[in-house]
Amino acid sequence: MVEDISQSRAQLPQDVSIRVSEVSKRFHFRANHSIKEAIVKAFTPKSRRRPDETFTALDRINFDIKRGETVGLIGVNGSGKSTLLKLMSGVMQPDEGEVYVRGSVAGLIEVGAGFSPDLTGRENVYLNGAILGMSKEEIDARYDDIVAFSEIESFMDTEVKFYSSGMFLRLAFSVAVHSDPDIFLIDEILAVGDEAFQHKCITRLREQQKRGQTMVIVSHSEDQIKSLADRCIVISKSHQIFDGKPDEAFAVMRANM
Ligand SMILES: Nc1ncnc2c1ncn2[C@@H]1O[C@H](COP(=O)(O)OP(=O)(O)OP(=O)(O)O)[C@@H](O)[C@H]1O
Repeated sequence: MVEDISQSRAQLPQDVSIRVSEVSKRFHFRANHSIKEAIVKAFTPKSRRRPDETFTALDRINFDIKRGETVGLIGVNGSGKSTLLKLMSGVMQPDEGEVYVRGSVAGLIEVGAGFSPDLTGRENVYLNGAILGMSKEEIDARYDDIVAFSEIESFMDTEVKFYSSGMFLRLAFSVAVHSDPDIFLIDEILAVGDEAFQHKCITRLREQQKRGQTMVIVSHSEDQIKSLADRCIVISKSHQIFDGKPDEAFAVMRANM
C-alpha cells in the first residue's frame, strides 16, 4: 500500500483520487550489458559509444480519476497498461510528469507479488497484510474472513511455492480486498481464477464500489470491463487515444489495432 505518494496533495481537488499529469515512462533496452560489453564500453571514449536504446512505454499521459469512479484501462498487448498501473501504485516512478494519489492504494498487479515462496499461506497473509498497511491486530481480526473468502482453508499451512496460480490469486485478492484500500488497482488478475471465483470477486468489487472505493481495472475481457467500469481509457502504442464511455472505448481500440 502506498500512502499518499503525492508530494503536493494539496493541489488535488477533494474529489480527485488519482491525477496522472504529463506522465512519460521510458525503458532502456540495453541496461544489462554482458561483462565483455561492459568492459568494451568502459574503454570506449564517450564520443564513440553507441547510445543505449530507449523505448517509450508511455508518452505524456493525462487524466484525473474521481473518488468512487471505476476506470477500465484497455489496449492491445504491450500498449503500456500495466506500466501505467505500476506508476499509480508507486512501485515505479515516471521519467517525466507526476502521479498524485489521494488515500491508500492496494495493487493486485502481479500474481504472487508480495508473497514469499518459502512461507506458508498463513504467514503470507500476515506479510502481505503488513505490506498493504494493516497492523497485526487488524490482520488477526480479519484473518478468518480472509481465509473464508479465499476458500483455501486446507492449504493455509502449506508453503505458497506449492500453490497454483489460481490459489495465489485467491489469497492475494482476499488479502487485498480485506485491507479495504481507498484505491484498488487490478491488473488482468481475475483471468487466472476459475469462473466461480471470478463471479465472487466481481460481486465483491461491486460491494466495494457501492462503498465509494476508487478502482482502476486492466482487463482484456470486454464483459468484465463493461460490467464494472463507468469509464474507459484506451492506450495505444504508448499514447492515450480515448477517454470516455466503455462501449465507444472498445470500438476505438479495435479501430486502432
Ligand atoms: N521493466 C521493463 N523493462 C523493459 N521494458 C518493459 C518493462 N516493463 C514493460 N516494458 C515494455 O513496455 C511496454 C509496455 O508494457 P506493459 O506491460 O505496460 O503493456 P500492457 O499494455 O500491460 O501489455 P499486456 O496487455 O500484454 O499485459 C512493452 O513493450 C514492454 O515490453
